[in-house]
This record gives sequence, structure tokens and C-alpha cells, in this order.
Amino acid sequence: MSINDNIQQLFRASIDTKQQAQAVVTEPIARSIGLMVAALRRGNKILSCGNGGSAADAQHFAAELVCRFERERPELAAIALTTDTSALTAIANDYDFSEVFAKQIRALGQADDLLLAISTSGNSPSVVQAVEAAHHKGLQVVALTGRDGGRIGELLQGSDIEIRVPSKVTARIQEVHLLAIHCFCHQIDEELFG
Ligand SMILES: O=C(CO)[C@@H](O)[C@H](O)[C@H](O)[C@H](O)COP(=O)(O)O
Ligand SMILES: [Zn+2]
Repeated sequence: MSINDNIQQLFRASIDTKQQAQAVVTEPIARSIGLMVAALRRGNKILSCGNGGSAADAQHFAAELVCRFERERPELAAIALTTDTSALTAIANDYDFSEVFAKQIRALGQADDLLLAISTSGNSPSVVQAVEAAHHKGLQVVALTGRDGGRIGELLQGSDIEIRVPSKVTARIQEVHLLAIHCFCHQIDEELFG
């Protein structure tokens, strides 16, 4: 296949995954926005985490809340747990990489804050431990997952929400995660600022 054929095939695969996802993720995305808006309204914050491309997504989301999305509005409280290289390297070096987010959640998380946990497999140990730490500290969890939801899908409880993309391909799952993040940002602004 030519390079153009390959590119067009990737576009089609991304479009197909988004169409299949739309039917199943709209409702959990809407419920997640409700939790996020309620947390921000009561003065709580949103923490976000993930590895690799999902680390970038976690940062992308926090930056849009703290800075702005599509309109001018007051700053919103969000922290990506993927950005403090001193904390990340110390925790990974002195303890274990699987603790990099959990230790920050135990340090920074307060009851009724919300954790946005991002993992396409649902099985990354650092994100699994983040969800466990969030539960211990009384944070609500919104999880962006894929495949079969993995260990994170099994761990969620109570008012937690899983947004599981129906795909087994990491890149396609990430493409839907980013769209979900932009849905969060758009609708949080709508709900909070009209
Ligand atoms: O962006 C990509 C692949 O598209 C990679 O960097 C990917 O995020 C990494 O392999 C992650 O470690 C995968 O972790 P996870 O999504 O299974 O939690
Ligand atoms: Zn990627």
C-alpha cells in the first residue's frame, strides 16, 4: 500500500472507533462531567495521571482547566501528576515506579477531590495504584480506559465512573480519550459559566 493509502486507512480506523465509541461513552462522559462540575463548584480539585501518551493527555486536560479552553473564564483547579520530575524520579528511584502517582495522591489529594485516571489497558501498575490511593483518601475516580477495562475496571466502586473505549488498539483508544477530554472541557465551561 502507498503511504497515502496507509494514512487514509488510519483516518478511517480512527473515525470507525469514534463512531463505535459514541454509542457507549456518551452517557458516562456526561455523568463524569457532572462529577467534575460538582467537585469544582464545592472548591475541590481534579488530579490527573497516566503513562506515555496518556501522561500527555493528563497534562493536556489540566492545562486546559488551569489556563483556558475555548473562552475566557476564571481559572479552574487541576493538577497533572505527571509533571514534577523531582517527585517522579525520587519516588521511582527510592520506591518503585508503580508508586509515582499514588504517593502524590496521598500527599496532595483531599477528600472529595476527583482523580482522572487514564490507561488504555486499564492495567498500568502506576495508574492502578493511583486508583487505590484515591479510594483510601476519599477521592472520586473517573477512569478513561479501553480493551476490557483491565484491573482498573474491576477496582472502580460507588460513584466512580469508567469511560471504556471499545477498541483493542492503544492509539485508537487514545484518540477517543482526547475527544472525551475536550468534551469535559467544553461542557465544564458551559455548566459553570453558561
Ligand atoms: O502513546 C503511546 C501509544 O500510542 C504510548 O506512549 C503508551 O501511552 C505507553 O506505551 C503507555 O505505557 C501505555 O500504558 P496504558 O495506556 O496501557 O496505561
Ligand atoms: Zn501515542
